[in-house]
Amino acid sequence: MIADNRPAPLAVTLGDPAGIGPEIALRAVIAPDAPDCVLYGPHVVAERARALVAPDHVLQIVSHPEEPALSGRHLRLVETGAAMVTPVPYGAVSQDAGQAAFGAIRAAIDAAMAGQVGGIVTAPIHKEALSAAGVPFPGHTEMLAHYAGGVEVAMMLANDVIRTVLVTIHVSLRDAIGMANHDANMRAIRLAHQGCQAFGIAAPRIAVAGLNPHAGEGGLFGREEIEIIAPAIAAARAEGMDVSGPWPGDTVFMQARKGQFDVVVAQYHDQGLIPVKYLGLEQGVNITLGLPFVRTSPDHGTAFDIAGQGVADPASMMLALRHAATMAAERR
Ligand SMILES: NC(=O)C1=CN([C@@H]2O[C@H](COP(=O)(O)OP(=O)(O)OC[C@H]3O[C@@H](n4cnc5c(N)ncnc54)[C@H](O)[C@@H]3O)[C@@H](O)[C@H]2O)C=CC1
Ligand SMILES: NCC(=O)COP(=O)(O)O
Repeated sequence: MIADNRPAPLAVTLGDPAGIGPEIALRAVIAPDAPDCVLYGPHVVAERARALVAPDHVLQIVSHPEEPALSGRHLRLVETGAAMVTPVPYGAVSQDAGQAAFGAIRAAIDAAMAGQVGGIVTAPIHKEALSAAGVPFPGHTEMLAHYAGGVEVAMMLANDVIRTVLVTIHVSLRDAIGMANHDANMRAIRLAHQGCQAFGIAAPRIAVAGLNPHAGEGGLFGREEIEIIAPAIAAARAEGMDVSGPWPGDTVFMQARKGQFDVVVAQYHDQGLIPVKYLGLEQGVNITLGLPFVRTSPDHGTAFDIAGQGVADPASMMLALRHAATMAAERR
């Protein structure tokens, strides 16, 4: 809550300026049913997006996210990239774009930690641009965990049909195999449990996917299921959670889709994200579990191939706003 009893607005970061982030962010915040939002990013980038997708609106630079909008046509913006005097070109990786994306996220995290915003909704960033800017995190999730005080987090992707929580995130497949250890499985299972409870599922049915084909086929195709994943499942059950598996990764999402499970814990990025994205990018939302504040994001990336054309679908960004507003209201 802020001074006059309004709920704190959501901080909406513009993402990589060379991608579709700024345009979908503006389209989402001007939608009639959008919650109260404040944009975070470089003014020149927001202005280019405004001209493209919201020509009837006006940007209002605010020094504080709690400053009210001057009218329904005003879009509040916290300037976080004054060093950018002209917007970077669309569709190209650049250090400047990575720096601008990072500056907006950093400022939004500070505002969330200070309770000035009710949560953060992030438009997509390009991970190569972030790296070119020397930012030592592969994505938002790792960055958020660090600046929120080194808390344990997990990535959840959700649509109306399935939810998945990842054991490992932005690492090579080779590294993921080693990193999907007992502790990482326990963290993902516990956060999946808490995350589903936050959605109102009192006793979530958690399925844990195996790592190997057919969940190892009794050890014929790998022993991770026997030596790592099954013991983690047993430990989680001993903590009172309704956890089963390891289930074969190629069929567990089909069972979840039929309603047998509330969430699937996936061992690596593509195992979990392909099924969600395959059902349609416009239906999915990315939620960071474990943070002291709400953070959501669309389930897609920067889409450099269509950036600046005004054709990007804002549906997932709009869902991310709605989820964030609901989750923030539940935390108040
Ligand atoms: N939350 C985030 O910040 C995310 C960032 N990324 C990053 O985005 C960059 C590009 O990733 P890609 O693998 O190319 O995936 P992408 O999601 O950017 O694009 C994949 C395909 O989907 C289309 N697409 C994506 N969003 C769309 C939308 N809203 N409307 C219409 N079409 C859309 C694109 O045009 C492209 O053909 C990478 O650096 C990746 O790491 C990817 C996912 C999430
Ligand atoms: N594939 C999901 C993704 O890349 C989003 O990651 P993050 O930036 O939300 O950590």
